[in-house]
Amino acid sequence: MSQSRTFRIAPSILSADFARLGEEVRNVEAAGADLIHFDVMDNHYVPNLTIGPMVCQAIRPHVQIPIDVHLMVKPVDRIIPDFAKAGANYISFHPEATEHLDRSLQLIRDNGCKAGLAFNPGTSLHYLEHVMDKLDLILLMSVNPGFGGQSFIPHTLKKIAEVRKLIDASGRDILLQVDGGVKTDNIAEIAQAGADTFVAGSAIFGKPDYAGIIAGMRRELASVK
Ligand SMILES: O=C(CO)[C@@H](O)[C@H](O)COP(=O)(O)O
Ligand SMILES: [Fe+2]
Repeated sequence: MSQSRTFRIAPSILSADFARLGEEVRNVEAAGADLIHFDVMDNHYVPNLTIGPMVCQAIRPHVQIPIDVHLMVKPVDRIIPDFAKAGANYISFHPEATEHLDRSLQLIRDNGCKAGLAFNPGTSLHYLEHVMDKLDLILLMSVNPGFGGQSFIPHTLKKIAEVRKLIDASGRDILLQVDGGVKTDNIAEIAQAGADTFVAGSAIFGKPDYAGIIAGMRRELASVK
């Protein structure tokens, strides 16, 4: 495993206090977050309903760091330009949610954003086969999508290692993001398997000391070879 990997921490605002969202994202940036993870759910692709481009646009002026939009919606194409206009930097979607994988990835890039593909715990990695050259991020879900606060599914570690090999073989600069059940006490193991970008919602938001938690995660990551 490369020792020069840059680790990124992406707090998921799904667990933030929505009544104080501007303050929450400012606080988490000040606490050392690298990305704001923005979970979009449509009550169709997943059984929950959250936030859309208007909320992305509303928080954009509150932070300097990139906004990483995780689309859990079906279909995806119509909403991609709206998020790009709203200030998203990364946009990821699930392959099952589009009829035309390559077209949707290209649409994200044509709208000036970095493109990501998101895999549920039970989704095959075969979708990667012909699109690696259009990817900036691969998101591996370590819980089934729809809710924060679930437990990390251990089988994901094997999948992370497989994707790490594919990314290294591609020679491309693709982030390997893990999303779901990431905590201070398992982040090192997840990094050891090959992840470099860590989404954490309930481990950070709602806790009294965001900076302390992010610093604790970075201490754990510092031990990873
Ligand atoms: O996309 C999702 C859930 O579908 C995630 O981004 C969760 O919001 C992560 O929450 P925790 O598991 O860290 O509480
Ligand atoms: Fe997410």
